[in-house]
Amino acid sequence: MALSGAGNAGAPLFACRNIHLDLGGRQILHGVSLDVRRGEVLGVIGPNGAGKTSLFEVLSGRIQPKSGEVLFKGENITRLPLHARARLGVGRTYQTPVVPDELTVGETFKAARQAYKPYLTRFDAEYGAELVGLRVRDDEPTSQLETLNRRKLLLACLLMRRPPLLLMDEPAAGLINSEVDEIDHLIRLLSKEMEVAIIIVEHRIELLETIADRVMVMDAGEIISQGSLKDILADPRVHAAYFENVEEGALE
Ligand SMILES: Nc1ncnc2c1ncn2[C@@H]1O[C@H](COP(=O)(O)OP(=O)(O)OP(=O)(O)O)[C@@H](O)[C@H]1O
Repeated sequence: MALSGAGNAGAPLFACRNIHLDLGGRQILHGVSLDVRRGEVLGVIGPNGAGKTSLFEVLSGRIQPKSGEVLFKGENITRLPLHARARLGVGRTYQTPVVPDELTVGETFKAARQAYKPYLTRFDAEYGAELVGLRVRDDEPTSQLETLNRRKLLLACLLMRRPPLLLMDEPAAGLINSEVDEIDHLIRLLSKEMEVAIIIVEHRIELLETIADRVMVMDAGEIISQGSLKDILADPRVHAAYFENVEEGALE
């Protein structure tokens, strides 16, 4: 485990350039560019419908953009599908933690270990479970797990392959405050001690305050502001976007 707090010097690990996306005949993303370095946490916020999830679909390879490039370690991976990007080390988590309901925890780990080659060992699964603090029996049906443990199980399955990049879509959705603290702690551990690069969509400003090195604000398919959380909260364009779209006070 590399112990380095300043892990984000140097070239970006992951980037996208000038992404345009159309869905259902509508322009959804207009020229979005971003980058993230090892050990860096980039927060993404924006009102409902801003295009955050659509951007994640493009970054993870579930959807092909109309134009623009996605780069990983300097290689153009724009045409690689989701599973090929996963093999390269692009990990993605979803807003809703959907676990395989018909499997037990142990069976889920086994399926994840053998999802693609090289197959991983039980030790890798134990490493993932230990990292996220998952403490449930192997024979427990995943359908019985609470939201936090579902999230931990899915994260453990991802992390056992030691991905250098995580795309996290609202990892604290559906959790109570003490549980959010656990996720917050885990994100800091992954980024600051293990140098994982993380792009995170998160509505909770208080969570971003503790974990994000930079924040990017989207509105109507574009980036309207980026910088430190303090800077973007002081940006009139950000206030305008929120107050036009959600009830007053949401940003506070
Ligand atoms: N398959 C689709 N076909 C047409 N329009 C779509 C499709 N998927 C998303 N959209 C539209 O794209 C826009 C961006 O949606 P997206 O879900 O990416 O926003 P978001 O910022 O993630 O919103 P939220 O915070 O509510 O999850 C919305 O106007 C949405 O209606």
